Amino acid sequence: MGLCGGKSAQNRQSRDSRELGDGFHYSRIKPDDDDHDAKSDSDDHPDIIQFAAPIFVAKEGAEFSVKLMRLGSLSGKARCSYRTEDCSGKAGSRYVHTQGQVTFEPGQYEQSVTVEILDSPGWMATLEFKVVLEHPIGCHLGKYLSACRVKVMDSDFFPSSTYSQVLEKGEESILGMNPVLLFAEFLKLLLSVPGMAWRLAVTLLFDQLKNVYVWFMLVSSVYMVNVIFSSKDAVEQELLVPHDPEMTAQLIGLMYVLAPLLLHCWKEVKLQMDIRGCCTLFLQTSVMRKYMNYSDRSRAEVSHHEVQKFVIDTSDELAQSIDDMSSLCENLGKLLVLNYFAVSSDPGVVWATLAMPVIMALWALLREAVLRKPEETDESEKLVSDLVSEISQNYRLIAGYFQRPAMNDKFAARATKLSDVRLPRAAYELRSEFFFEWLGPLFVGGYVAFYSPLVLSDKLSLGTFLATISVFKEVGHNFADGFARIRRVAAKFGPLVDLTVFLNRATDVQDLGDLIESRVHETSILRQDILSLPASQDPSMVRTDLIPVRLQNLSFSFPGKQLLQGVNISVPQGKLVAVVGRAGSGKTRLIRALGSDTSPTTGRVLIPSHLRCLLVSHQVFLMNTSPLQNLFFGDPPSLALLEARKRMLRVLNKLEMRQTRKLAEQEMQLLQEPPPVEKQEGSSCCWQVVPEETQPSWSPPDGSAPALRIASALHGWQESLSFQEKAKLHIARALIMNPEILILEKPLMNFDDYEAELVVRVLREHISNRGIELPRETRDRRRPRTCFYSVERVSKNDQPDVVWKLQNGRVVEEHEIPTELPPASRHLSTKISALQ
Ligand SMILES: Nc1ncnc2c1ncn2[C@@H]1O[C@H](COP(=O)(O)OP(=O)(O)OP(=O)(O)O)[C@@H](O)[C@H]1O
Repeated sequence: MGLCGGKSAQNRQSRDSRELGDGFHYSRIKPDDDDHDAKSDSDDHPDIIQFAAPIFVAKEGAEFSVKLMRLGSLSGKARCSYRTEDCSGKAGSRYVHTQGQVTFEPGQYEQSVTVEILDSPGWMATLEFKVVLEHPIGCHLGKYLSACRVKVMDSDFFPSSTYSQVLEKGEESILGMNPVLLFAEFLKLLLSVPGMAWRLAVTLLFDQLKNVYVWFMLVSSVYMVNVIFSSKDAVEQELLVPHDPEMTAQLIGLMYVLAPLLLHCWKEVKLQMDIRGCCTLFLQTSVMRKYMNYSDRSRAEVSHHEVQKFVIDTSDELAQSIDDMSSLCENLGKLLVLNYFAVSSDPGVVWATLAMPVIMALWALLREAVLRKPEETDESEKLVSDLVSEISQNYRLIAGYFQRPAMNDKFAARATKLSDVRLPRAAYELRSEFFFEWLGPLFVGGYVAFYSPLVLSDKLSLGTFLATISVFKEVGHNFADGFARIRRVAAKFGPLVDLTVFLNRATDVQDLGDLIESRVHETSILRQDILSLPASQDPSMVRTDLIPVRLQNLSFSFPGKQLLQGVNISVPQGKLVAVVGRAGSGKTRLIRALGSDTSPTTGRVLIPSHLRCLLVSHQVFLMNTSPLQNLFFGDPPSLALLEARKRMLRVLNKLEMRQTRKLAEQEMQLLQEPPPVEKQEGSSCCWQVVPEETQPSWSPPDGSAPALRIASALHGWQESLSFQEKAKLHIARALIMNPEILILEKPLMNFDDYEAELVVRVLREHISNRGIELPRETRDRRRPRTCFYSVERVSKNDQPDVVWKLQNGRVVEEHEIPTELPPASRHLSTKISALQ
């Protein structure tokens, strides 16, 4: 465990306590702080223990230190326990489950817990787990940061790092790779999916049952002709039931019935093992996880259509590879069985068993020369699909501008092109496969013509003759089958290369990790300094809240254009900051940089690591779920809390969102309705099962009865909201989540004057009360709330605390707070300047 602060800080604190200046305000913490879980055993030490950031990023194969912080007076001991919890990353495969107790000595303000991150031999998407704090003693746990997520970066390439030198060079290099080698690595990766190796081993073994059955049918048919139906006495001894051909035939008949039954049982077991389903799930979740962590650039390079295709089609298609490989093994086994049978029954046909595979191999090689391979259909399919999504997304625009006929023509042209390339492709497939179908009859014909005399002259038994004909037919089918399977595997090479490109694109996890690390580090340095300042008489005051939000040497430049240059500016926490400037002055860039949504050309944004930042886009987004799930999108567990639901309704009132409130109330009522009473099955009377206590599930799972009831009752609810109400819902959702740093991109553009004024008033309350509709008397016990919003110009009713005006590539500060900083803040400013 790391240790920081400790005795020296405590001594400094007690030495300086009498020198406390009154030039600035501390936040106070009280045991009944409603913004934090009041779980303390002792009211004497109401400090807060929490993580130093909501998310951490760890590298695999090393120990990772998760940082904790203590806020408050730092007097006395404080401790709590911690434990790791599985999310997408599982203990034992991604990390080592860890739990224990963490203690802060008096004056100690930082601690850390160490978790071992396991090194995975193969590729994995970015997986994460949680670390949870609980059982506080002598302190409270932070409400939001009593749990943190740890994302684990995997350093391997997809599908494996064997060809890392090729894979790291990107798309072009991957496209030039030998797909067979790539496919082999991909199969190895699928085999590393937990539970896959044994499943495949069992499948390979039991799939051969079919070949055993083929062997049985061949042997039994020869046996029936040569032994059961033979008129020769000499073979009587070979009957299964001596001297009783009828009984022997019945036994054979029974075996004929039992064998397919056994095969069917195996198919049932195979179905339940669901190899394909496991692989599909692995690929689908990997694609989504990777995409969720994509960098902006990677996201811009991939269309929605491609992501959908990877999730729905490609994952399933590639997951079938394992099935294909086991089927090929089955084909190979069958070939061996058939050839062995043919040669062992009649060594004279050995030429045929050699000739058939040779002819097939020759055809497979010469096919390309004899048949002209037509154009692939993929590109034409993509053009059609892109146009379909464009038309459905922009239907209003197309219809409004009377462009439906033009779009129909465009679509018809692309669809015609697709059909033009599909026909030659189908003809090519048919001609390629015909040869293998035809191989069997060719050999059967030859065999019948040249080997019948041997049967007639009694040199070859009739049973063997007939069975060999079956063997030739079966071998022909088997080759056709095997060839079709090989082609199915080869058809996967293209999608596999595409998926390899997709899964090796850059993510922003490394950047996120660097950002968090630098913020945690800087917050730690500033805290070290600020905590050396005179402590307040009131031990519950929080000096960490004095750390400002800063832009350090921030620049944005594009080819031929310098948008912002060397911006150095800061603002104390707890302010309403308007970012103003003329069109194109860089407000959006600045706002997005504050929300870590874009990286500046130079410089950085420094926000204390423990503050949760939320960027609210100018574009209004509503999730295609229920009203309540939209409102609690930032904090779903709160939906189950009565107080949080009441607060949500008050927030809606404050924003005058009558229709949304009506919908939310309707949904709450539906959720609280008891489930329909079930009638006892098979009961003749009207006896009904009534659960003793029915607790509503506030987030019913997809497809569950309450979810379906809500979806049906509130169907089309989004259409019932006016545009301005939708835009307010977009903001209300953020206020319900209640982040410490709220960043809004042009929030007022969607509103008329009255509504815009209302929204600014609510934002102001969010700042002044440290959260909307939370008790005023506990205001000082919450962290300060800071809000940045961009706007063309500040109206006289807006009254932000600070205005950052963008002008000629610079940011000029205009504010109404005193320019003369209090002594503690002055001290911190000096320290900050030194850090720059
Ligand atoms: N990728 C880019 N390449 C070139 N120039 C860019 C790029 N991104 C932004 N810009 C420049 O930045 C300017 C816009 O910056 P930004 O969107 O931040 O300004 P804004 O103040 O929000 O403008 P508005 O109020 O008009 O939306 C554009 O005028 C454009 O010239």
